Amino acid sequence: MEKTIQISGLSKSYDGKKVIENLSFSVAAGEVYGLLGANGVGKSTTIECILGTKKADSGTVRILGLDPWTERKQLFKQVGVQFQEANYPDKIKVKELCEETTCLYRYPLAYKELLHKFGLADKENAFVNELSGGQKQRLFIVLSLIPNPRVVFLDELTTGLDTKARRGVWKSLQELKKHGLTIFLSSHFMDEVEILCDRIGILKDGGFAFEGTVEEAVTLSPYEKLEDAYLWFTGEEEEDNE
Ligand SMILES: Nc1ncnc2c1ncn2[C@@H]1O[C@H](COP(=O)(O)OP(=O)(O)OP(=O)(O)O)[C@@H](O)[C@H]1O
Repeated sequence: MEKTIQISGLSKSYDGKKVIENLSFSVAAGEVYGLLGANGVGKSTTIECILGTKKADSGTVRILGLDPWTERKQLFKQVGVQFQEANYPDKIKVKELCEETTCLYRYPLAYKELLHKFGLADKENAFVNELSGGQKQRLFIVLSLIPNPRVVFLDELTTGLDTKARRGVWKSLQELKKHGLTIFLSSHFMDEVEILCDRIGILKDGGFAFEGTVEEAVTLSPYEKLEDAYLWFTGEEEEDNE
């Protein structure tokens, strides 16, 4: 199967302290891959090193066969990224930000349709900085999808969203997946992971404590639920039992 994302030997330290070490994995076309792990384990760092917004100490990254450092312009026409806090002008409306983003791409998706899909149809004329946290989060997902990307990176996909909004986001992403979108996400929510992810990687101490399908994670653990299996792989359930 065609590999959309290929990572080999990725390492990153901050001030001499290793965060990720010699990480290798790949994501196939049309797959949803979930990067999991405790706070501060290095999920965002890994995503940023993959995207080239942070420089890895070593390793190679290919997205759609392209190097995010040297072939950035060509690559980012086909890649969507959900930013946690995007940089946008102070007094800009939702529709203006969507229009500005649309102008940057050759084959953009209709932003009005995306706003509707993500429950923001009535916010077109609202100022971005007046949106609630959850509405902003959904707007950032919309912005990441406007390029009509082949692959999208979603860091902490539904953090801050209410129950209905989370379900809406899952449904929309499942539809996009059916149309072949490759999705790389990080999440702290195991219900979300079970619903969306074909494969997961659980980070611990700079490497993978587990990589494979959700079913494999559960089977390899002494537990029946993904959340318990996850805590077992990260070693966090032992602390709770002490
Ligand atoms: N620019 C930086 N300089 C120094 N240390 C950093 C920097 N960015 C992140 N770190 C440290 O690297 C580690 C990994 O951070 P990272 O944000 O990648 O974790 P994460 O898994 O995404 O966490 P969370 O689940 O809380 O979002 C943390 O210990 C963090 O303090």
